[in-house]
Amino acid sequence: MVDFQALIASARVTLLASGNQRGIAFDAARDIPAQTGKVILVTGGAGDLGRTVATEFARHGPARVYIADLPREDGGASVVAAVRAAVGDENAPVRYLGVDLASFESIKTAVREFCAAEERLDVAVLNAGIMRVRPGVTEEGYEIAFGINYLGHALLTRLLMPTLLRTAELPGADVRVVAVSSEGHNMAPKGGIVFDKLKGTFEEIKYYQRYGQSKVAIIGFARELAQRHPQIKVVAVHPGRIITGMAHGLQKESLLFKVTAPISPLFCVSPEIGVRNHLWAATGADVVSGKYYEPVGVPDKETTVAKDTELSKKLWEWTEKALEGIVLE
Ligand SMILES: NC(=O)c1ccc[n+]([C@@H]2O[C@H](COP(=O)([O-])OP(=O)(O)OC[C@H]3O[C@@H](n4cnc5c(N)ncnc54)[C@H](O)[C@@H]3O)[C@@H](O)[C@H]2O)c1
Repeated sequence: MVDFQALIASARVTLLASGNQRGIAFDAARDIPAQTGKVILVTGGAGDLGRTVATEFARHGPARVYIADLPREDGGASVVAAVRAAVGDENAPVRYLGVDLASFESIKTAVREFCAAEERLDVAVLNAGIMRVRPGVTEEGYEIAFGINYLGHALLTRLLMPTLLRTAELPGADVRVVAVSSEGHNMAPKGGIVFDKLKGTFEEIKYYQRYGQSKVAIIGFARELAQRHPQIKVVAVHPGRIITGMAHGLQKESLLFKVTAPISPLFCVSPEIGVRNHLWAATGADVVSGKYYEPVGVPDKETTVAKDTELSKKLWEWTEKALEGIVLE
């Protein structure tokens, strides 16, 4: 029997993944200012977009770029080597930081490791994400997409906040937090965030709705964080539509995706173009804190649910309670 709902969902995800964002003027080589002395951290930095962001930053002379992604057997050496090769400098200042955003303990361990090595953090790109995954929960029992895409990032940011704020006091500082959302936030369930279902698998809704919920949350988080910390810039972005690890996962399972895969490169952009939003938000002069940008440079394109300040306030309060008492001892 044909599952029409799943078919329509696949079609929608395929379309989302096959649009384009041509015309974005930001050119990484030309427009990223020198990052001399800066420390940059990119979550999901081993993935297609995160690795490209790390590479572009590493080309602009920072003190260090941290690739924060799932712990690996080789300690991330192969990812670091790949970024250095792409930069064309075998000594490019790139490090791997193993972190599982689905585990509070892992996040604490990673932040301890980071803080033991670094005095400052200039840019945090909250880019890690999952989309088409089977229903599941994080170590603490939160719905897996919400837990990784949003809550893990909220805890990571909270634990890094003293370092970000200290950095903001340094002469010439320009501290940024870039929260990677998605136009897919409009696939969230009614109301945007279903607070009484954030624990547990929430399998009564589809994977794309759970993904949408997590991306509504990250937009609201950016707005609330920006209001509380005017000394740093916090923005949410949609990167555009790019065939990446996420899309490959779909290709394996979806008939529709298999059929459209051969032509989707005609409509998608490369990771190099896809990360322009990330890089512009992280370094551009005309970025307004608290906004969601889709596409680059055009704020306020979010849907009604993402603009909902009551919802983001409620999310902030919920998050404060969920993360209460979690400190770096
Ligand atoms: N590709 C697109 O078209 C598109 C569109 C809109 C938004 N995005 C967003 O862009 C971001 C980057 O995605 P991508 O397209 O590069 O996909 P990707 O799958 O290539 O990269 C995602 C990365 O996140 C990491 N990750 C997953 N679970 C993790 C965990 N528990 N802890 C730490 N890291 C974890 C993965 O290991 C991977 O390296 C995501 O937030 C995604 O939602 C992508």
